[in-house]
Amino acid sequence: MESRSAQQSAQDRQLAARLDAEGVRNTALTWVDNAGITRVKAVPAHRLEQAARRGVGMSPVFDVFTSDDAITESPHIGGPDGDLRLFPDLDRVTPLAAQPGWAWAPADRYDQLGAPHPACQRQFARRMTERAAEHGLGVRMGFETEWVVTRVPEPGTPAAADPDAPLDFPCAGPAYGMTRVVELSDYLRDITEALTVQGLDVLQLHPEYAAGQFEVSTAAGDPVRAADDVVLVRETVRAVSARHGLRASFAPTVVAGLVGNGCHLHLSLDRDGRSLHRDPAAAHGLAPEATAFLGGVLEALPALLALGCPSPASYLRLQPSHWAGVFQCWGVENREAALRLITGAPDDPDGGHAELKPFDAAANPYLVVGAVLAAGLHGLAFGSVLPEPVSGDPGVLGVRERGRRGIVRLPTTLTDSADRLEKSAPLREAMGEVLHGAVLAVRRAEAARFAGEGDEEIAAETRWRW
Ligand SMILES: NC(=O)CC[C@H](N)C(=O)O
Repeated sequence: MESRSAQQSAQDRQLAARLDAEGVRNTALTWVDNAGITRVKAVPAHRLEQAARRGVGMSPVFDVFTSDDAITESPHIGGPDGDLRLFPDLDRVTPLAAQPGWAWAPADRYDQLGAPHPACQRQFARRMTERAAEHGLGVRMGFETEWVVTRVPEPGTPAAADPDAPLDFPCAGPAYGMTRVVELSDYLRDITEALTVQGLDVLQLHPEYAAGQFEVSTAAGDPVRAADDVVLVRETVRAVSARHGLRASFAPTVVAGLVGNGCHLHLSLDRDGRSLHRDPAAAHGLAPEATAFLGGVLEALPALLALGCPSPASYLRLQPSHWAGVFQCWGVENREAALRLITGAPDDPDGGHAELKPFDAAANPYLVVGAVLAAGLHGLAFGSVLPEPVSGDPGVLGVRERGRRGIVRLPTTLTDSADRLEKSAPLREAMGEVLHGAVLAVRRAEAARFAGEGDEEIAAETRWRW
């Protein structure tokens, strides 16, 4: 961490004074752990400048926390010793519309001497973004957020005391149906308003397939910004829900056997500001560089699942014919392919991009964007290619036909994807031993924790973690 210059400190003081004048009493400094939990330390307004200069203490042991707050250990991290400093990114300080008196800032983690913490996920995402820029590659990313909203049971009622009580949805009506929008119009308006005043550009909002399920997407940006944004979106939806007596679940599987919550990643590539999805000489407009990058991502998908689908509950969601993209293939506008190429109208500058469908919101989004960049850059360096695109739902083809077409199912368990991550030399190199080892330790612990449990139990236990 470079120490703050006198000029920066003066700016920090001005910012703190401005926030104070706006009524902000606390700023939540968040970072996301390897189990996908957003952890926080908050500082009052008058400590914000000090936090920007010296950071705020937090133990490195959180790198090996699991999603149920148990602690495991990795070759490099574990035990009660040591301290790290959380440094808020003051460029992203945002007063929170649904939490009056609060602001939010994403944090980077450094050691006490000011050296970057090797397992800091946000700095990993930034390093990979810079690596892409060194290759002259611009990358824009954006996440979709899906959630299921339920009513919070009245205190003192039998439902409040019963963790197995059926979920109480505040809206009825068909998937994608206007009925749900009419019933929850105040709630949905408040979500759009809160996100918008917080500076997020809402692209669209709609009811999704499952009961009580909605989706919101925000504009793409720099990969680190995309990861910050999805954290802010999620916590904003959670806060607006609470103000309406509702509770939001972003868990991959809210009810076992039903359609789950994804957190799809959209990405587009450019060189010197020129889209690599609009090459007039190339099939589907995909310039050779974009083909190699996306080929690298597709090849790495089994290992990437250990980052983007990090819970045993993730694998309950990953079912064929559920629009979750469970086959390692790509297709043009194919919602059953793990990698969906979106071509759009030829004159639409935002039209050309790609979507990775398997990922969910239990994932640490910084790990996801960093690892996707690493895989794509590896593909670029080694001249990866994309196989033939797939049209139609591979899930309805017989095993033999899929085999004939070379369509492979992505890992179906966390142990399988963790094994692939363990063996992935490019991801190990990009993440570094400390981060790679900590992620694997958490994955192994999560898999062991749920070994032998039934689908319903896994869904019920993890439902309110994300
Ligand atoms: N609109 C969609 O693509 C639905 C996605 C689906 N809910 C998922 O789990 O990924």
